[in-house]
This record gives sequence, C-alpha cells and structure tokens, in this order.
Amino acid sequence: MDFSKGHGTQNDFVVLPDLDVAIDLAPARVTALCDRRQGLGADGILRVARAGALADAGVLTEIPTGIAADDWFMDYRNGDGSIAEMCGNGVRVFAHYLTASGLENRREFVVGSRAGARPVVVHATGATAGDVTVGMGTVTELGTSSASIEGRAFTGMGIDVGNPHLACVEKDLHAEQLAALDLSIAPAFDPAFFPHGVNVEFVTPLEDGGVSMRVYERGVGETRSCGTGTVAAAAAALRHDGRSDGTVTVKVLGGAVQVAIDKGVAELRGPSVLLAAGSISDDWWRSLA
Ligand SMILES: N[C@@H](CCC[C@H](N)C(=O)O)C(=O)O
Repeated sequence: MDFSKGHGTQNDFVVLPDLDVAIDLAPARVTALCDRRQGLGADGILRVARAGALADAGVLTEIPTGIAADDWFMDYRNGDGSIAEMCGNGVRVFAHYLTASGLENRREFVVGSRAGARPVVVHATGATAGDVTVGMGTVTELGTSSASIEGRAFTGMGIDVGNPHLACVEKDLHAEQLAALDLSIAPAFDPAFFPHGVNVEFVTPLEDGGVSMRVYERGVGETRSCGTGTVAAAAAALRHDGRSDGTVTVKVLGGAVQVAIDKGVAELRGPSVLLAAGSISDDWWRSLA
C-alpha cells in the first residue's frame, strides 16, 4: 500500500492514493496509522480518489452538490478515526500531492469534500514544496457560545466553514498568554450549541493585519495548525474589529497562512510540504483488522 507523508503548516497527514477505493479505512486502522509510536503518525488521513469511485464503493452515500463524478475527492479522516466534512490544510496538501505526483496536470481544478466543492489554484508544486490557494466557500456565523479551560471561560463566535468552529478572540489575550494556555486536555464547550462537537480556536486580537491562534481540533487534540480554523479565526478577528471583510495573516504554531474574506466567502493560501513516500506493510495493515 503506497503512501506519502505531507503537512500544511505542520498539520500533518498520511496521503493514501486509492483510485480503486480498495482500502478499508475502519476507525481502528486509521487510529493505528495516525499513532505516532505504533504507526506512521499524523493528525489525519487523506484518501485520494475520484468522487464517483467513492460513491460506487459506498464510501459516499451521495456525491455532494457541485461536485462531478470525475472530480477528485479528499476523503478525510481525523486521527481518532472519525470522518470530518472539511480540512483546509488537507486540501492544500491533497492538491500539491496530485500535481507533484503527475495524477493531475492542471493547476486549477476542483477538490471535492463532504462540505462541497473546494476550487484550488496550485501556484507552485515542487517535489517537496508547494503553495496553494483554496476557495473555502461561505463563512456562516452561528452566534455566540463559550468554551473553558481549567475553569477559565472564553467567549467566542460559532462559525461554520463546512465544519464547526468556536473562535474565541479575547481583547487581553496576547502572545504570551496564548502560549501559556494548557491545551493538553479538551476545552469544555456547550454540546447543545455544537451537537456534533467543535474545533476550538483561541485567537489574539487583530494587529497590523495579523492574529496568532492555537487550536484544539475535534477528533485530534491540539494541532500545530488548522486551515478551516484559521478561516474561522480570521472571520472572528475581523468581527471583533468591527469589520466583516479583509485579509488576515494567521500565525499558528506551525507557520502562517493568509485568509481573505470578501462578502462572506473565504480563500486560504498557504504552503504544503511533501516529505516522504513509501509503502505500508500489507502484513501490518491486515493485522489491524
Ligand atoms: N485540520 C483541519 C481540520 C480537520 C477536521 C477537524 N478536526 C474536524 O473534525 O472538523 C483543517 O486544516 O481544516
């Protein structure tokens, strides 16, 4: 079973090309593969296939609106084996992988996700380094909710960018306080507001066109970046500043990305790195069944 390993601002993924959709991604296998001691180690898995092939194999019950059967589809799994609708860093790595591997010759094409079509522009696609812009679609504001860490409450804006986020921008949260937050355990949130769980971002106020962010991801834990989370963070920071549109540099533990929001529609531009390729032992994979 071939794999590549990549990351987008250190949000890392095992990429599994599976054009025939022959790989069984049962949750126990995903968790083992993503485990950093037992497996290859990653925040999530990106299965590479066409939308029609995934539907024919029963992985997708239906192809989401706006995606054609022969469009590429990012079948994303969180490290705990759960399925998420979207992954912004994942789409960049996915598009970079497709173009760097020669599976795709175009520089502008659609990547399907469970949240819908995500158009990409691949600005650069080296064997190792890539640079990709992703059309992230509509940013839907859900209202105010809160999260807490060690009894400290943070008020934030619920935001849907295909998957759910709570982006907490605090007036007095500066880089040092952000760095000191303990995200080794999951922040508490309101399950009535987020019945399917939530990704929680802690965000400094907008300053000189930029914010800093840390994130606790649903289905993973703290990660060094979350692309959809950076869009939610940018939207919440702009609102906190009395605006709805603008371009924001979002600094995360693993680097920085650019988010542009115009009339409620977002674009995300950032790097991708493909650092390894190889094969997974069939015996090991079978032993996980
Ligand atoms: N890291 C991703 C988001 C992955 C999905 C998320 N954990 C969820 O369950 O919604 C990103 O870059 O957007």
